[in-house]
Amino acid sequence: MIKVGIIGSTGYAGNEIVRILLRHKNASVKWFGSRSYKDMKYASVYGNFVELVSDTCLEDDIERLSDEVDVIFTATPQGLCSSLVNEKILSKTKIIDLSADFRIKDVAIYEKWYKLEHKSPQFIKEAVYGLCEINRQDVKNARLIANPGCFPTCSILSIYPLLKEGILDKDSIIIDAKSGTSGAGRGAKVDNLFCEVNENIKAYGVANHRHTPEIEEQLSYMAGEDLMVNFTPHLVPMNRGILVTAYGNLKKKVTYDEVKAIYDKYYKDEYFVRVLDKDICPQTKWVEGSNFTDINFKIDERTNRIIMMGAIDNLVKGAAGQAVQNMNIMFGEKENEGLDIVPMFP
Ligand SMILES: NC(=O)C1=CN([C@@H]2O[C@H](COP(=O)(O)OP(=O)(O)OC[C@H]3O[C@@H](n4cnc5c(N)ncnc54)[C@H](OP(=O)(O)O)[C@@H]3O)[C@@H](O)[C@H]2O)C=CC1
Ligand SMILES: CC(=O)N[C@@H](CCC(=O)OP(=O)(O)O)C(=O)O
Repeated sequence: MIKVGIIGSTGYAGNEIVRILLRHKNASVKWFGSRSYKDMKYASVYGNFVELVSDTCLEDDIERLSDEVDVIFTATPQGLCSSLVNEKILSKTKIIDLSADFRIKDVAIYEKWYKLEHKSPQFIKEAVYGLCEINRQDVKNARLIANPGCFPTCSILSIYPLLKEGILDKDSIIIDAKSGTSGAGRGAKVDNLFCEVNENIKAYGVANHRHTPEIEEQLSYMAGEDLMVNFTPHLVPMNRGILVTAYGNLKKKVTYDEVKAIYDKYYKDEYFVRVLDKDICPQTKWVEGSNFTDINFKIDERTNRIIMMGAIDNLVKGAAGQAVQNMNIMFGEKENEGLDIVPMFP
């Protein structure tokens, strides 16, 4: 049985890890870390777990935790994991960090976009960017996983096969994305109050959202040279879900069948990526509660552009689900153990 500890178990992402691991045959949460709810029943923080989880929240203590569990999920704000991790901890346990602390290889870029000093840059090189469909081999042997951001997961999976196969003009990519409000976490913020979000849609982080360098770095690896993108997220009045609509210029004339063959080449054996049938656009409802990424595309012959579309659940494939997928790969479990969840509809 894989023993799991969660720091930040009372946040939205932590709560989702708990939900997923309740279905897991070979993993069990031993430590529900929390500062704010310490000594309270976890099920009193999240009533969905009444009679399912009887544990009490424990004070965060990563040193002690590393002696007691096989893997620690840090579902905590930016900067926390990098301030806690050290060689002694990593020699005893694996860490899957849901924050951005170890996603970006260039520490100066991290510090600039996150406006934080990185507290353990010595571990950035060894951290594996845990986008499972791309880095599966490296994930297997990793001690420290940088679990990807929600927008980057959906954007990269939607775009990268076409970049890798060289049919996209790398300098022409525009990513328009929408997210449900759970993407912003459980902390109280005026911007996320019901009256601010309901019946409303707004762009935010325009030309400066911190997921931009993460997307650019990963897509640059695929393209084999540096590139930049325009990335604009929007907040929409939904609980969960991310929808990406990305645009790029085609370098040559291609047919539907040629592009479909590219997506199939990369994803036909990927359980969690579903390339939809012709003309079917991904919808957030079709992936809700699940670890699936739904993808499709449309060629606009008039403008010689291709429109790439993707949908995920931000809390599952965009956070907790992908984190558990990484855990499964690291511990030699079936990749969809605990994650073979049918999306909820309606
Ligand atoms: N929400 C999403 O869709 C996604 C989130 N992520 C990332 O996952 C992480 C968690 O996000 P999310 O669950 O949404 O955020 P929340 O704000 O909902 O939860 C964060 C949790 O971290 C704990 N925490 C806060 N500050 C500290 C601290 N200084 N020390 C220890 N624990 C702390 C809090 O628990 P307590 O007060 O009980 O200690 C809190 O419940 C973030 O890095 C986020 O960027 C990644 C992808 C998607
Ligand atoms: C709606 C909303 O506010 N979403 C968050 C994304 C959260 C997330 O995935 O990202 P990190 O792990 O990189 O923080 C945002 O735009 O910052």
